[in-house]
This record gives sequence, C-alpha cells and structure tokens, in this order.
Amino acid sequence: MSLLAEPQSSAVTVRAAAKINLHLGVGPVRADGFHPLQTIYQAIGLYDDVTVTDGEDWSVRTVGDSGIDLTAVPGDDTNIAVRAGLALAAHHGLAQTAHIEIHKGIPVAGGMAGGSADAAATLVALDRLWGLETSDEELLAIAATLGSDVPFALIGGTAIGSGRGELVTPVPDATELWWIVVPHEIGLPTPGVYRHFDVLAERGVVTAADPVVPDALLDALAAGEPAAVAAALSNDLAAAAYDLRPDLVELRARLDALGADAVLLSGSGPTHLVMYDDVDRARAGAAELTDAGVLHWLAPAPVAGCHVVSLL
Ligand SMILES: C[C@](O)(CO)[C@H](O)COP(=O)(O)OP(=O)(O)OC[C@H]1O[C@@H](n2ccc(N)nc2=O)[C@H](O)[C@@H]1O
Ligand SMILES: Nc1ncnc2c1ncn2[C@@H]1O[C@H](COP(=O)(O)OP(=O)(O)OP(=O)(O)O)[C@@H](O)[C@H]1O
Repeated sequence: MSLLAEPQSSAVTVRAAAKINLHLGVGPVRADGFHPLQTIYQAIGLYDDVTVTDGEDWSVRTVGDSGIDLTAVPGDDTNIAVRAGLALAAHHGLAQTAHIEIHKGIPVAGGMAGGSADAAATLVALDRLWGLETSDEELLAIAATLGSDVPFALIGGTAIGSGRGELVTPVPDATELWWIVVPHEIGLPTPGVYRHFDVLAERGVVTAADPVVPDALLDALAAGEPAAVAAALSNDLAAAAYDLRPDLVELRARLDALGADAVLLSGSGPTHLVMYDDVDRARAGAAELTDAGVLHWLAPAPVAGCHVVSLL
C-alpha cells in the first residue's frame, strides 16, 4: 500500500561534503563487475547543498559555483538525487514526491563523489521533510544501493571503506590538513578507469592483489602526523587514469613543482589534490596557481558528513 507522509517542514537544506581517498587499494574484478576495495576516505570542505520541498511530481534543478561544469548533470529522474528520493519513498512504502534543488560546489565527474554527496544529502533532507526518522543503519543500507561511495557521504570524517567501498567504519583522525583541489575541464568516467585498471592488470602493468587495510596510514592519522600521512598516500587507480589521460601527467608535474607535502590523484581522477599541513603554506601554493591561471579551490579536512543547514 502506498501512503503519504505529513510534511514536517516546507523546505530542508542538507550540506554534503566531497570525498577523497587517502588510500585506494583495488583488487581483481569480482563476478558482479565491481572491484574489492580497501580505501581510506576523508571528507573535505567542498560542498553540495541540497534543498528539498514538496512537489507534485519528482523534479530536480541544479545550479553551480563558478568553475563547476554542469553539462553532464541530468535534469530528469536519472539524477542520482531523484533516485535517492525514490529509494527512500519505496523503503517506507510512500507515494510521496518532491522537488530537489542542488547547489554544486563539488566538481562533476571529478573523482570526488559529487553525485554520491547529492544522493546522501537527499536521503537526509527528505527523511527530515517527511518526518520519517529512518535509522542510521537503514539510511546506510539504502545509500549502498545507490552507489559505492554514498554511505561514506552520509558519515563524513575519515573512514575505512571495504567491500566495493560501501561498508564504512569511522577511524580516528587527529590531522588538520589543507587540500588544494585542482579540477580538470574534461571529466573521467569512473567505470572506464576501473576497466582500464583490469586491462593494465592483465598486461601485468599493475598488480590487482587482494587489497589490505593500510596500517601505516591509519597510525599516522590517529597520531596526527602529517609527514607520515603524506608518505603513506596511495591510489591504485592512478596508473590507469594517467594511461588513459597522458595530459594529466603534465599537470601533475606542475603541481609536484609547488613543493607541497604531497600530490595525489583523487579517486578515479581527473581531479588532483595537493596536501599541506599548514594553512599559510597552502594559501601560498594556491596563490601560485592563481598567478598561473590554474582553477583550484582550497579545502580543509577532515570535515563532517551530511548535516542540516536550514529548516523552514
Ligand atoms: C573511484 C571511487 O570513487 C573510489 O572511492 C569509487 O570506487 C567509485 O564509486 P561510485 O562512483 O559510487 O561507484 P558506483 O556508482 O558504485 O559504480 C560505478 C561503476 O564503477 C565501477 N566500480 C565501482 C566501485 C568498485 N568498488 N568497483 C568498480 O568496478 C563499476 O564499473 C561500477 O559500475
Ligand atoms: N546529482 C548529480 N551530480 C553529478 N553527476 C550526476 C548526478 N546525478 C547523476 N550524475 C551522473 O553521474 C556522473 C558522475 O558524477 P559524479 O560527479 O558523482 O562523479 P565522480 O565525482 O567522478 O564520482 P565518484 O568519485 O563517486 O566516482 C556524471 O557524469 C553524471 O552523468
């Protein structure tokens, strides 16, 4: 039976952060087409805001910060935010629909889980709009059906991701890091990067061994030792992304020349991340990029997961 819930508010806005992978260990492709992961997620201070209001039907509209290319973001029911709304309604047997407004500050198809952030924010916002009080366990389970990165977008902070990335366990993180986020105007679709990882593994160019939890990185995070964090960063998808997009190697070399604590490719790319443990040095690095005309944002980490920022 389909029911209608009594709206508890007229508009709810939830903020969700971008994610980076401090470690991305990828194993051999599974029978279901996904890859087993051991990853360390960290939420960083670039945000999408999702506002939900009552609507006669499902609808979505997206606007973006300057520098965010919205061309690839669907304006129909294939938008992952609408899929999240449908999944929450179905979970509760509700016939409810809503209008979703997305304000994007997270680059699209940048390996920073922007779509996943929107899905997670929509779950939390609609739960509040409709007064459902869905448990955290249920929200995490619904999130996992929407995408491998969506559960982490709910919890934020710093966490181990295992399975295909959907099983999340928060870990202690005493670091206060600054990341310069350098997007690229041409996105890199995630499935293609995983497929190319398989090709390189078959050719013996990369090793697809069963991924392991990186103890050195976890110890460095817990102890708040940025130099040890920098030394332990790794991304098994980087070789595949750079092989697909040799132009990114050139950009990487320019970023290496900044002399930061570390440079890392974000997830499946093409976004790069430049790490600093000090905000003044980070600002100086960012100023160099401004002078060179390279688009970038500066973001602190770790930051919180989805949270309500406005309730009307
Ligand atoms: C690259 C990462 O962002 C790192 O956190 C994620 O692994 C990608 O997560 P995501 O975009 O939420 O991915 P999903 O929407 O679940 O899957 C998209 C596609 O990526 C590939 N995929 C994703 C996750 C995974 N562990 N193995 C995969 O092979 C599959 O081809 C899948 O069809
Ligand atoms: N709300 C949304 N925001 C952005 N992209 C969306 C959204 N809904 C669907 N999409 C589709 O998903 C694709 C991937 O978008 P997204 O910005 O999440 O990539 P990503 O950051 O590389 O993801 P990940 O890091 O999780 O692999 C887009 O190219 C777009 O076609």
